[in-house]
Amino acid sequence: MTERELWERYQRHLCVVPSVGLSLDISRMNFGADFLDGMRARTDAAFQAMDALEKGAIANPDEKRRVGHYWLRAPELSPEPELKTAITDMQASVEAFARDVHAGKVKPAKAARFTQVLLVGIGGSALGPQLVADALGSHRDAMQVHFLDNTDPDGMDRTLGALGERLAETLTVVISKSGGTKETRNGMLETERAYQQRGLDFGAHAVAVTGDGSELDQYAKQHHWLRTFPMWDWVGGRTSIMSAVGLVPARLQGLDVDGFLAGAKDMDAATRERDVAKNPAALLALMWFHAGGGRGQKDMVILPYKDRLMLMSKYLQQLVMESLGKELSLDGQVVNQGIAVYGNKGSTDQHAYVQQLREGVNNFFVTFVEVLKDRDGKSMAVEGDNTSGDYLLGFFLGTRRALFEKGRESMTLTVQDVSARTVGALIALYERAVGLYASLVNINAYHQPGVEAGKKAAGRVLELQGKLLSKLKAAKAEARSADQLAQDIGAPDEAETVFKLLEHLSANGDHGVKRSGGQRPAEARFQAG
Ligand SMILES: O=P(O)(O)OC[C@H]1O[C@H](O)[C@H](O)[C@@H](O)[C@@H]1O
Repeated sequence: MTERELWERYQRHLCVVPSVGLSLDISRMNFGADFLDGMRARTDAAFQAMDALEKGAIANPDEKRRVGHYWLRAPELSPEPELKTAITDMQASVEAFARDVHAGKVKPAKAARFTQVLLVGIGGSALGPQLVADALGSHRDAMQVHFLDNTDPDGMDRTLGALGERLAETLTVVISKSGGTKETRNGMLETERAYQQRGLDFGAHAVAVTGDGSELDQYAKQHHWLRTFPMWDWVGGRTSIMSAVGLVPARLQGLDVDGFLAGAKDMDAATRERDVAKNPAALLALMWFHAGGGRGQKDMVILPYKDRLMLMSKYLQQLVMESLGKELSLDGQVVNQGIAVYGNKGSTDQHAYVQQLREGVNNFFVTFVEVLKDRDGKSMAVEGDNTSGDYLLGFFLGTRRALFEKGRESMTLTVQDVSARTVGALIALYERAVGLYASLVNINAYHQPGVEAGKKAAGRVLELQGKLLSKLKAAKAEARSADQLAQDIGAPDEAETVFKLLEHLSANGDHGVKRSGGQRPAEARFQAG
C-alpha cells in the first residue's frame, strides 16, 4: 500500500467520537474490504446481548448475576428504582465523607487531619484505583495514595515503613468485594498491627468497601471502623472502578470524579451506536477478532505514549484476560479463548522489546495511545525549535511506520489529554469492547472460574504446612528429609511440596525450623528448634 492509499484508508476508516475528543484509527489493521460486512450478523447479536445486559438481563449465567457497571455512571438506566437509589446514595455518601475528611471533620485521634490514604486491596479492588491515581494524581492532591496489593511481607514493610510517622494521619481503605480475599485480609491485619505499634486505634483510621455481611463487613463493624461503603454482586471486580471501589480513593485524593463518570457516560452513549463504523468499542472488538482469527492468536500490545497511562496495560490485562480467558463457550464447548495483553509506555518500550515487535515473531497487534496535549503550559525547545513533546510524537509515528513496513498491524487511539473525562472514557471504551468481543466469540465475560483453582490449591498447601509443623515439633531434634517427613504426615506423593515448604520455613525464623545437610533436595535435613 502506498502512503497515498494509506492516507485514503485512514480517512475512510477513522472513527471519531467528538463528545469525548477521542478517535480510533484502524487503517493499519489488514482486514479485507468485506470483513466488517461479513461480521455483521455476529456484531448485531453482540449489540443485542449488550442491550439486554444493560437492561438488567442475567448476563453472567454461571453465577446467575446481572452485570451493572454501566449503571454506575448513568444511574437513571438502572432496571429498578432501588438500584438507582443505591448508586446515587453511594455516590453522595462517598462525596460527603471525602469532604468531611478534607475539612478535618472526620479526623485522626493524634493528628489534625488525614493527609495520606493507604488502600489495601488486590485485583479488581486495586488495579482501577492504581490506574486512576497514577493517571490523574499529582503532588498537589488533597491526599496522597499508597497501596498494599499483595501478601508479600517485604512489600508491606516497604510501604508501611515509607509511611512511618505519617501513619498517624493515614486513612486506610480496605477494599474487597467478597470480603474474604486472603491477600487483602493479611494486608489489613499487618496494617492494623502497624497502627497498634504506634499506639493508634486502627478502627478510628479505617474504612471498608465490601459486600453487605461479608467477613470484612463484619470485622469492620466489630472493630468500630469509621465507615463502610457498599459493593454489590451485580458489579464485577474488574469493572468496579466506578463503584465505591474507585470513587472512595479518587474522592479522597481530590480527583475530578464527576468528570471521570461523565467521560464514561458519554463513551457509553457513543458506543451504543449500531453503525459499526461510528462505534469505537465495536471496531476494537472486531479488530481483535480480525487479528487473532477469533481465537486470540495475536497478543494485544498496549503502547500509550504518555507516562500517566503506563498502568493502562496492567489494568487492561485483568479486564481483558480475566474476562476473555475462558475454557468453555456459553454452550459448554471447550474453546480455550483469550487474548494476552502486555505493554508499558512509549517511547520507553522502544528501547526494550520493540526490537522483537519489528523483527521477531509476528504474534501481536499494537494499540498505540496518542495524547495530543503535551503538558500544562508551554515547553522549552530542546533541539532547534523542537520540544520534548515533538520528540514523543516523532518516536510514536516513527515506531508505527517501522512496524507497518514489516507487516506488523497496529491501531491508534488518539485523545486530547489525560483528564478525568478521558480516563473515564477510555475505561468505558474497553469495558464495552470486552463485552462485545465476548459475544462475538460466545463466552461469558463476567465470571472467573479459573481463579478459584489456584486459591483452593494454596489452601491445601497451608493445610499441609500445619501438619508438617506439628510433626516437626513432635519429632523434636530429629533431623529428617523432605521425603521422610512427607511419609510421616501421610502425604508421600506431596514430597516436592513438603520440600518447598521446608525450604521456606527454614529460610525464615517464624516457625523455628532449621536446615542441615547438603543443598540438593535429597541431602537436605530439617528439624524443629
Ligand atoms: O474484591 P475481592 O473480592 O477481594 O476480589 C479481588 C480479586 O480477586 C479475585 O481473585 C478475582 O479473580 C478478581 O476478579 C477480584 O477482583
